[in-house]
Amino acid sequence: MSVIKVNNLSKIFGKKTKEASSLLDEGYSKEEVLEKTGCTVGVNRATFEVEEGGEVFVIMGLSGSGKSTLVRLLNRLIDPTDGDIEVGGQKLAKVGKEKLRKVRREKMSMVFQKFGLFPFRTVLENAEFGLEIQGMKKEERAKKAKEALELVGLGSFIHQYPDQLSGGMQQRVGLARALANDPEVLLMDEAFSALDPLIRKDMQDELLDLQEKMKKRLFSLHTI
Ligand SMILES: Nc1ncnc2c1ncn2[C@@H]1O[C@H](COP(=O)(O)OP(=O)(O)OP(=O)(O)O)[C@@H](O)[C@H]1O
Repeated sequence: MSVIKVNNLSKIFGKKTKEASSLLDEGYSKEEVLEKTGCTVGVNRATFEVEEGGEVFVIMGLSGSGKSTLVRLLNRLIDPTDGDIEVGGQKLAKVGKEKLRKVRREKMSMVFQKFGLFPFRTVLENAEFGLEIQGMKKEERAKKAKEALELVGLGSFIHQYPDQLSGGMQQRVGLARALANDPEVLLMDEAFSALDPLIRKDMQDELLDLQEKMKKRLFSLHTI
């Protein structure tokens, strides 16, 4: 069974998307399409599936090839021009706002390259954030957030503030915040690329261990 199914997914930025799409089908390049229509091709007919049971799915590509656009399409931070997305059996391409919010809350979490932590919240309060907006009670969310922070090795730092932590530790808080939601799918857009290469390697290894433990479906993006 697949947890994510993407079929013929495209994102074209700009106004003349129909014209741009036809030109692409005729074999014109991204540069030519831009020149002729003023539209930028973000993703062109992507089709893939991610299996259940903890597959780590990595997308690699050159700068500007559409990795971030693809991951944003997956949780509908942006709307597709064409194609289908299915997450956990739920079709997402045309789903309404309410339903989308529910799927985002219950099925997937996202970790970005920029840590996106709140500077005036403690590590624990940062990790609780996703659960807080779900309306979970203080005690319960603190318990779940602490567990996630333990998992990423930050159990002793819960009362610190982000600026008291190293870059790698801040990124772990971001990861703990995503894990605390207990999502089916974890989306990571170059989550570790801002880190020192040595720390990055450590974080990647740790993530694989975590993955083993939790059997989550990770969907992670890297640039090379
Ligand atoms: N909001 C936007 N409006 C117009 N064009 C955009 C927008 N976002 C992305 N693009 C274009 O879509 C293409 C893919 O961009 P994207 O950010 O997905 O690339 P990437 O593979 O993640 O690159 P990098 O590795 O440099 O982060 C690029 O040509 C970019 O100019």
